Amino acid sequence: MTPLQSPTIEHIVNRIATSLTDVKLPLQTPLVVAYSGGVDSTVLLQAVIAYREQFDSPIHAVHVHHGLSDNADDWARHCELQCRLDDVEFHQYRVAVDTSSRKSLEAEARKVRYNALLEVCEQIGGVLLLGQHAEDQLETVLLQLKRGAGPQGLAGMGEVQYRGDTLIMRPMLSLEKADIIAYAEEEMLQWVEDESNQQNSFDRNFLRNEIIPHLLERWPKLTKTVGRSAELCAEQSALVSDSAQQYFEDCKHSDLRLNGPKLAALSLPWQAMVIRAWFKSQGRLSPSKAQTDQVLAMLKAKHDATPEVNFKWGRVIRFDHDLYWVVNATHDIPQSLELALGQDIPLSWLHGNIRVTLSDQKNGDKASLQTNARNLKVKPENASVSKLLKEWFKVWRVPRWERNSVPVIFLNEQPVALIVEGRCVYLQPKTPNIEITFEQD
Ligand SMILES: Nc1ncnc2c1ncn2[C@@H]1O[C@H](COP(=O)(O)OP(=O)(O)OP(=O)(O)O)[C@@H](O)[C@H]1O
Repeated sequence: MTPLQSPTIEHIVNRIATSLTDVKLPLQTPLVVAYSGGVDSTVLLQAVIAYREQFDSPIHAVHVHHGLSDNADDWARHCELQCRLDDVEFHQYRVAVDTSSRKSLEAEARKVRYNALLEVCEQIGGVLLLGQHAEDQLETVLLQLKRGAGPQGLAGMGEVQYRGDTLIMRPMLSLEKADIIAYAEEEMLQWVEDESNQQNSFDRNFLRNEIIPHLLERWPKLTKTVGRSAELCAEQSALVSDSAQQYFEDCKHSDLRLNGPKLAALSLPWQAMVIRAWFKSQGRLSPSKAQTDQVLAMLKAKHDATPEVNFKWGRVIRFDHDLYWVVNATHDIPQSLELALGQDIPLSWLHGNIRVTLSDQKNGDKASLQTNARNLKVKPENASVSKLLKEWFKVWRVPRWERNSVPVIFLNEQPVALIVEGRCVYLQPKTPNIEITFEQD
């Protein structure tokens, strides 16, 4: 076999080299082929072997064994054998797929498969190569249309994208399935057929087997034109998300708080983009349109109202004009706690550590903290009067749901400081020779 004489293989090798150059990675970066054993990833593997001959890259193939088919063991054996013949390092990864929900089986299998593939790439420090082609892209865009996606979804799969620190490439994305099969047949490659590809209960298979052949019969160039639309959507959506990021940075009071008036001054579509950027920055999936509308509607609530929108992970609350990101409590908040002097003590509910140090510590000196001390009368540094802590909370605009968790620090039963909004506020009269540090993780 002389793989580089084939336009199909040449196309794949060129796409890999171009993408690596674009992202400024060396051409010798380890390549990890996601190898299902199907025809696409079989051809991909052949191209990567040809690439190795050109660029001297280490090659790995990863087969994810889902255990969903009676043939799964045979596929894994086939892949292992092919890799041995081609002198490619083979990894088999067994995963458990939750089969309790028939409808989401496809999505569940994809999720565990990606996790497994990314884990191997992270260990090796390699780039992940997937075998999706132009018809796969057409299916993806049609599925996104069916879901009512916007430009980001209609951009389909990217040819090059990062997942965490791992680079994912799809160097066959503009190749037609027919060319891939033609090459595989010509070179008499061996591949396996996944019988589940025939099950039309899966949306993707329904499109692939029942709908797309009709569409292509009528419009033979559809894969190309839809691919072009997807690229245009990707470009537009990258531009929009750059601007959304800038608006988001502008509206950000802190990671967990958005400035409501600044947000409200934007047009509605930009407001929605900022909310999506906020969710992304917190590692959450984009909220639905209905949820986004609910969050934005809170900006118009009466000044003294505290509306909220609930999510699985917690709530977004409108308080005192601003929007707050409030995660469900995972830590119990102690009513009181002894604080060993000079030592770092974790305050898990505030995601930080506190240290109380006395420069002239005497035997019997004791530090502690109390939460829920809203009826304590205190005079904070820089204040000219004493007030109940709950009054100060109003002055400082401490959100209602945080007030019971504010720690007051005591030295020998006397209140000396409190931790509010992530910083230490000393109380008057200031105890000489005390130093309190609070650092968030
Ligand atoms: N079990 C698996 N193990 C490793 N990689 C996989 C596996 N299943 C799919 N992939 C990767 O994901 C890509 C897209 O998956 P898809 O389900 O469309 O492919 P397939 O039809 O199962 O196999 P192929 O694309 O190799 O013909 C594949 O080309 C392959 O790179």
